Amino acid sequence: MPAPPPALEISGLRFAWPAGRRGAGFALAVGELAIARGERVFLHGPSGSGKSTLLALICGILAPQAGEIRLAGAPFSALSAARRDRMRAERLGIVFQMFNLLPYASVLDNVLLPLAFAPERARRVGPDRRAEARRLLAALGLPEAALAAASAARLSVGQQQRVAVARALIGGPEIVVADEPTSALDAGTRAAFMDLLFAQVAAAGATLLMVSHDAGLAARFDRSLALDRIARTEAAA
Ligand SMILES: Nc1ncnc2c1ncn2[C@@H]1O[C@H](COP(=O)(O)OP(=O)(O)OP(=O)(O)O)[C@@H](O)[C@H]1O
Repeated sequence: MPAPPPALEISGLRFAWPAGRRGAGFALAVGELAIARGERVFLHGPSGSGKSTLLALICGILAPQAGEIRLAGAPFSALSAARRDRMRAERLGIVFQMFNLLPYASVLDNVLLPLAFAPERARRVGPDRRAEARRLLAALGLPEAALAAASAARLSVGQQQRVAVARALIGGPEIVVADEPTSALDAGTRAAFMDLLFAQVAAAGATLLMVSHDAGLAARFDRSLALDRIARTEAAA
């Protein structure tokens, strides 16, 4: 039997932000990059080097101007925006830098949100979605009392981080992409949070791609990628 395709493949990728309000323009090019199924990859680089831009391309939030991104061998970046949205919802769990929780929705509704857009993930969870959301939140160390908060906006930053990770993991997406998920945690909490994140990613059999400025975390990953080693970037387009 042929080996299964990598979780993520990039080839000949090019993207440029035009010059404008955000600066003089910025171009990013990635020749070849493959991330294996179940691999845990740490992506790092200085501020402004293009990490968030690359993650947005990998998540299909931005479309490349040239080249291709495939998820488990399937074309992704070449799809229409609507089909990319559907594939992202099914296959990717995303933890954004600012968490992007719905501030007025309850904790459980925030965790359950991706299932509304991802029928296969919803099917994997089964009929008792709220029980699965509670199980994940408990596994990620969210105190039971926090579930009673009227809205996600009432939670501490560390608690919001846990809700964001539970939302990314629910229904077992194939790839979890996390942009600086530990930036708001102190050193002690950070180590415990990473233990929980790794345990839950492993339990889901997911691939993890995480961006962080904290070089001390790199040793915990299977592979560490410096953005300037995998990509060519230019300040001006
Ligand atoms: N919406 C945008 N419009 C125009 N330029 C942008 C936009 N977003 C990012 N850029 C530019 O792209 C470059 C890379 O930014 P990006 O946010 O990807 O870097 P980063 O490595 O994630 O930085 P940080 O570590 O500070 O989050 C910067 O020069 C930035 O100004």
